Amino acid sequence: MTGTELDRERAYLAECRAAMRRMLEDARLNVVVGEHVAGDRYSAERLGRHLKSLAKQLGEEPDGPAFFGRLDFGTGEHAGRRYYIGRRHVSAGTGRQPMVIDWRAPVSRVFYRAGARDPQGVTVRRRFGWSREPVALTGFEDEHLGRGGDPGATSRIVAAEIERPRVGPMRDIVATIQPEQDELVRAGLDGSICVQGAPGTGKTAVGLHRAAYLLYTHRQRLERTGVLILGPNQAFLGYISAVLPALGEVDVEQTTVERLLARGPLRGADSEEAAGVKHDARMAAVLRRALYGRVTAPVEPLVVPDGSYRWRVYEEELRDIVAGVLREESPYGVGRERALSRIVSVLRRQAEARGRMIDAAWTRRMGRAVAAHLDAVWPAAQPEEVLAGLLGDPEALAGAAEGILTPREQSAILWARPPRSFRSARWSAADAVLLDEVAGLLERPRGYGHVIVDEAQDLSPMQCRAVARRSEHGSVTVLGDLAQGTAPWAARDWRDHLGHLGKPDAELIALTTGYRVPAAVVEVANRLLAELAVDVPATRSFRADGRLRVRRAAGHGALPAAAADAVRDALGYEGSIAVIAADGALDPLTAELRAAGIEAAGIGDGAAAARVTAVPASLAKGLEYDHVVLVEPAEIAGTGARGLNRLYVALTRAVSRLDVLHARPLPDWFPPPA
Ligand SMILES: Nc1ncnc2c1ncn2[C@@H]1O[C@H](COP(=O)(O)OP(=O)(O)OP(=O)(O)O)[C@@H](O)[C@H]1O
Repeated sequence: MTGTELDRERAYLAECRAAMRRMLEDARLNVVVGEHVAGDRYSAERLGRHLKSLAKQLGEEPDGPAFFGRLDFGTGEHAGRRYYIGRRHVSAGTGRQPMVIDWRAPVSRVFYRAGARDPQGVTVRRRFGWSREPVALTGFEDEHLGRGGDPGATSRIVAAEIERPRVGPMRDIVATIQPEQDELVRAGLDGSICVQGAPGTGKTAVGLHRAAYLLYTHRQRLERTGVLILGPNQAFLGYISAVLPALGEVDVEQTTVERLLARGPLRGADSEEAAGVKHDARMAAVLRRALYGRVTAPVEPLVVPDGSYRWRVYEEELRDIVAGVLREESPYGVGRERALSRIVSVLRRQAEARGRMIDAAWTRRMGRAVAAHLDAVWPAAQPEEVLAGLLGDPEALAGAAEGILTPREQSAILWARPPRSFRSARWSAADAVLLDEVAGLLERPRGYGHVIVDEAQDLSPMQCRAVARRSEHGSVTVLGDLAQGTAPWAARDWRDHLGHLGKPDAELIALTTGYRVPAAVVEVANRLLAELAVDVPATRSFRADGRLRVRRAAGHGALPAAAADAVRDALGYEGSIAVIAADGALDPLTAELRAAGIEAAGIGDGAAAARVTAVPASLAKGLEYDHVVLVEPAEIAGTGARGLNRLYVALTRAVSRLDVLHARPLPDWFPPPA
């Protein structure tokens, strides 16, 4: 690499930074002007928010890595052009080619997809190397795609980025998105996709970058309808929370299914059996029957006195109206309103025929009279009252669940002691899902333009339906791994699961190249995968580096000391460290580590800043640490029906080094220690 060429790139960087400062000044000025000129309060707020967020992003970044790539085109539509690609568009002023092009722009696709076999008009693809603290341009690497190049070669800059030690929360991967990932990131908004991705293949990264891409490409549509990201728990959301803001996107809702459905405090608990029944898709039919079972055929005429008149609608006509509305299959609450307004229309026609003056007050009065009559035929309902009426009453449940749930299943979900009123019911997490189902039968919930569901394999069929209700008119990106399913109801087949998610025809794509877990660890994980009875392809590691070490402790009592030793050793390297153990074993283990002078933060308490984190196996999903000390695999494998899947998750969290410590014998599939 010539010094002069690097100097030239540094000079260009200086120009980019100056341009960014100009953009920043303009944005700041526009914030001031925007606050004065916008026509109404709503536009003023929107404009102000947009400009402020732009000013903030630019203000935080004028000295950041302005670009990570460069494309020199020799042929095709862009022949003779040179483009720099970065996280954000850098403008050179009106009417001039941008100094840096946003990674999401159409031409940037070539940066990710061009290869020696298909150069797409590119003669040279340049990747830039940056140091982080301080941020400085340290070098570059060229691929001469136009001359054929070496199709199998891996860029050193890409390899270094993928292998770098992990510290703190998740970071964006814009500079090194791989072609198979880029295809998913840029898939169209109108179709839904499902990514079956082995551990560390970048599913989460793909989902987050896809959100940023879709917002850039379909800004207007998605600003109106919204993008929602669903993750498995708060620890995971905390871990991924910085990625989208770093990509300039701050308006994406990121939450868990539990939070999305929350209607009030959850103070109840279910037996495993009861939760299993409540999360089963058949509950949807039970709830529908319970709710619509309230609608009865009118048996009395409606008679409404009106001054010297009496309007009358006979039961046959009322029955026809109710039956007609039921056939339309609109939500229950909408149906009631429709029946009401149709009956009022009948009254109006009678009144008009008699020359009665009709005004708004008359219509309201008739509406009240019809509503009172309708209460017996199509009663108003609320979710809590409907569900309590079912779980607290064996006869009502038997009526609604007849032929759907077995008597045993019915008794599993019946309340042993029903509360006095539905208002004092102690709802469980599974009840929240049922309440949402009833709420969805009453009224359609707010929908989103696009929903991204991470760790989707763990959603129950009823949770999937809750997501489906919110994406009925939008599309979804479903991310998951059947092998990492640890919930009792975890999916075993994507097609079934996609059916519950309301997108049975979503395109199913498998990712198999792992960018987290080193080859030595992937080999063990693949052996375990063969035991898991799921139909998913094995992982291939991108990384030849990394280390797997297996140590046998002299009995259970010796495990904490062995763990302390392993952590001390790990502290000698750069990066984050996790001690992962079975949930029940973690607290005593952490206490013993502390006694040995090693402080391990809990997963929720500001763990991002700590070097060592104690992670219960049940919460390890989606997270990664540079060095993992995995304590007693047999104990993790022994925790319930999905213990082996939980172990598979725990085994695949390490970026560079995995220490497996055991006192109990290792399972047969575990390779003997080297
Ligand atoms: N193209 C890439 N360039 C650099 N790093 C990458 C790339 N793809 C993935 N990674 C990194 O690999 C790690 C794993 O990615 P991610 O967590 O998205 O995988 P995942 O498929 O969701 O894993 P899991 O199923 O185990 O949760 C992350 O640190 C991510 O930043």
